[in-house]
Amino acid sequence: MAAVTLLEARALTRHFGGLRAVDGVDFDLAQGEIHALIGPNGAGKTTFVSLLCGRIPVQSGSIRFAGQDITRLPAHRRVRIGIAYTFQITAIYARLTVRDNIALAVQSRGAANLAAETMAALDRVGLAARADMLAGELSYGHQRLLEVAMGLALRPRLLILDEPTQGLANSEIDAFKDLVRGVVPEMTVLLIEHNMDVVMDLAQRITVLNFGQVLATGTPDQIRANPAVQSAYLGG
Ligand SMILES: Nc1ncnc2c1ncn2[C@@H]1O[C@H](COP(=O)(O)OP(=O)(O)OP(=O)(O)O)[C@@H](O)[C@H]1O
Repeated sequence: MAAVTLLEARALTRHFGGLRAVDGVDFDLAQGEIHALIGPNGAGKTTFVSLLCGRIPVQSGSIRFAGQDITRLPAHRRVRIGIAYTFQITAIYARLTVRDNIALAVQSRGAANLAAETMAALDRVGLAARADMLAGELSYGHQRLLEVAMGLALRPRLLILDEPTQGLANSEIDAFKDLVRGVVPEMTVLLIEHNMDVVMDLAQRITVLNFGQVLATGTPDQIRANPAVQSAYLGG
C-alpha cells in the first residue's frame, strides 16, 4: 500500500509493575484507512490506544502523528491536533440531553454554526429522534453511538473507537458499519473490536495484539489465514 502514514509508533512500551501490558509495539496507521486492533482479553489493546491518545504516559518508545513527535504531548493537546478517543476523552454527561452532549463537543472546537453541526452529528449516528432525551436514559448501545457522535463532532483526523458495537442490536451494527465507512478517507479510524464479523467486514487492515506484543498485521484474509492468530485468538 503506497499510502501516507498518519501515525507511527515505535517500540512503544508500558509495563504495570511486572506486567508487560504494551511491550515494544511497532505500529503504522495509513491515512484514511480503517484499521482494527484485535486480540484476547488483557492483550493490551486499551492500554495501547491510551498511549496513543495520551491518557497514559509512555514509558519508552515513540509516537509520531502527521509528522510530529507527540510522545510527550498532553492528552488535551493531542485532541487539538486531531486525535479523538471516543471512549475515554469524550465521556458522556448523563444529566444533559443527547443534543447538549454533542453541542459541547462541537463547541469545543469553536464551530461557527453550533445548532446545525450538532444536528448533523446526531443525524450521522441515527440519534436525531432522541436528541431531547437525557443521555443517561439512552440504552447502553445508544450511549456508545453518542460517544461516536461526540468524537465525530470534534472533526478529528484520527478517530479511535474502543468497542463501539458493544450493546448494539444487529440492525444498529449495520448502520454503524455504514457510518464508519462514511467517515473515511476524510478521517482515519482505529477500532478496537471483539465482534469478528464487524472486524472482517469493516477493516482494511488488522493488527493482532497478544501479551502486549504484535502477533500479526495484515488484511482480513491474511489475518484469517494466519496460524498463530488462529491458535491465539480465532480458535482455529
Ligand atoms: N492501570 C493499570 N494498572 C495495572 N494493570 C493494568 C492497568 N491497566 C491495564 N492493566 C493490565 O494490563 C493488561 C492489558 O490490559 P488492557 O485493558 O490494555 O487489555 P485489553 O486488550 O484492552 O483487554 P480487553 O479486551 O479485556 O479490554 C491487563 O492484564 C490489565 O489487567
